[in-house]
Amino acid sequence: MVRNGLFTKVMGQAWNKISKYRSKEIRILLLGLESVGKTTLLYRLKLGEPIKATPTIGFNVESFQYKDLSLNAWDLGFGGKMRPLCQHYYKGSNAVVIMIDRGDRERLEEVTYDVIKPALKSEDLKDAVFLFLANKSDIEDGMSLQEISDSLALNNLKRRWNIFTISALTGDGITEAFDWLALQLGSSQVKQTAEINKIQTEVTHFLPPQNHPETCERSYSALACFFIRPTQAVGIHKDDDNNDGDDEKIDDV
Ligand SMILES: Nc1nc2c(ncn2[C@@H]2O[C@H](COP(=O)(O)OP(=O)(O)OP(=O)(O)O)[C@@H](O)[C@H]2O)c(=O)[nH]1
Ligand SMILES: [Mg+2]
Repeated sequence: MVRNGLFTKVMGQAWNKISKYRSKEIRILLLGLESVGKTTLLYRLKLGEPIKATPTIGFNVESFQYKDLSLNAWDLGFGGKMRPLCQHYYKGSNAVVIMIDRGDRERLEEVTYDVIKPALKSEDLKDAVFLFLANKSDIEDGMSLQEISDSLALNNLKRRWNIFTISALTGDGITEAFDWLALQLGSSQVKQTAEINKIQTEVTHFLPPQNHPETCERSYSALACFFIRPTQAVGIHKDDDNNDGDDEKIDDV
């Protein structure tokens, strides 16, 4: 009897610990230049519908559920005095969502130096997953994922990362992108769906060069990070052929 009681107590304590861990909020950071759509995305995720966003002074922070994960998302305004202060919000973040405006070619260099590099350099984000979002898929003549990845030299990243095209306004592509992120963050719900229905979780927006030997590896990239434990870059999109000249832009080691 005593042994049974002890067993029940130990199991109860273990279950409490597991439940506590599972219900712990996962902190994600939304980063990107002014007007890329961070606030629009935050409230699309929280409310499931578009809002009329105005430039953020300071930050917005919201907690919401994504599948079986409790997320705590920080949307940092990037204008004015806020830019140099962003790094003070890095600590404790499990994931970094970096948004890029597909229509804004001129500011890609600024994205590299003011958004990506500071995040990569920070010790606070050394274990974070990086999700890049090319926002505003609804606009015409925007940059392709290939163009953005090459310009930002994302293939050099030695982190877990992926890139998707989305529209924070219409909701297009958000589920694919956040399912990938949720999988990296340990969502058993997304994992189950992924295992049952692998095709649906492929990265459908990334268009690799034709006949490339890594095409197969890339097309399963959404699942790769789960099934294959990477030793270095989970950087799914390795493409040395298209990297010339851009390597120096991001020297993530
Ligand atoms: N066409 C289009 N417009 C978008 C999309 N997402 C956001 N916008 C618009 O882009 C503008 C800026 O959006 P915000 O969400 O305020 O951008 P932000 O990144 O939070 O900007 P800051 O707070 O200034 O850092 C707004 O007019 C949005 O309606 C999108 O997917 N497509
Ligand atoms: Mg904002």
